[in-house]
Amino acid sequence: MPTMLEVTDLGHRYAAKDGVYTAIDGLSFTVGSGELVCIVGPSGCGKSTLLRSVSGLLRPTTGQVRLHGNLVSGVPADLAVVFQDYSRSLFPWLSVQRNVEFPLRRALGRAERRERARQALEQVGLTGAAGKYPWQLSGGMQQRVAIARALAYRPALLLMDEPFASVDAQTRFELEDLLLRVRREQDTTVLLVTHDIDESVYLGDRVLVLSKSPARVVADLTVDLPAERDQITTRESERFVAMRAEVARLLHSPPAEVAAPARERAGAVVGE
Ligand SMILES: Nc1ncnc2c1ncn2[C@@H]1O[C@H](COP(=O)(O)OP(=O)(O)OP(=O)(O)O)[C@@H](O)[C@H]1O
Repeated sequence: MPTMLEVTDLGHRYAAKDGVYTAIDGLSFTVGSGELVCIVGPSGCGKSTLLRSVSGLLRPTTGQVRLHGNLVSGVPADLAVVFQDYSRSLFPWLSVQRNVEFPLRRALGRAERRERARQALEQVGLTGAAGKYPWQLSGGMQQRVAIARALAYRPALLLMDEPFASVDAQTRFELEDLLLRVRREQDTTVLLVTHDIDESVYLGDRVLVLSKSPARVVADLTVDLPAERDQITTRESERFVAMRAEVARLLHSPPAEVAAPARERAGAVVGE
């Protein structure tokens, strides 16, 4: 499988009141074309910093990000992001149809834009809502619109930052299955950040477990579950239960040799 995304030795430091705060440090991993990779990590460990660096919104202090081999230095044209907060990501003054068409306004003519949006809304089961406004929809439906907008754009890489964290449990399950279905239909490459261990195992082809801040990769696990997943039978399966326990263990007590940066383990003074 060709490599889509290559993150090498990525680090980011923020200016803080008392000097400098290292949010992520020495992060390296790759995502293959067509893979769905989930990232889990403790709260505040730097997951959003990582996604912002991958999307070109934030320039990392060290290391590099490559998409199809090209160095990411600004927001790449073939990338889309779905955030947790759907209420702030949709334009309230535009209809659902217009919201989905919006990112295509420069690339495509009107008829093609309409058709793309129509297909994407159909994929997420919102055909009947095209003429409505976001505020007329439930939270789960609004997040479906945000997903449809990303799909209509047909990005090479879809980044998702806790996309289902703000919806109720039933809707969350439906949206998880929707994501699995459409990524198969479109062969989309997805990098998804979640707080939820079960979700990471249910959705992922791989799960990257991060340490607490400064985030490093504690483990890169292949999810050896059948590609066809089901909210009840998959979650009940022995393999699923074993994998979620492994992720939980790695999150709560990461192996000492990866939990701290090499220079700290060597006893060097970190001057930041
Ligand atoms: N602009 C900023 N300036 C200074 N510090 C920041 C800035 N943005 C984030 N941080 C700090 O960097 C660390 C990592 O933040 P980040 O939002 O990337 O973590 P996260 O894992 O996404 O958090 P959460 O799990 O709460 O969503 C946090 O301690 C945060 O306070």
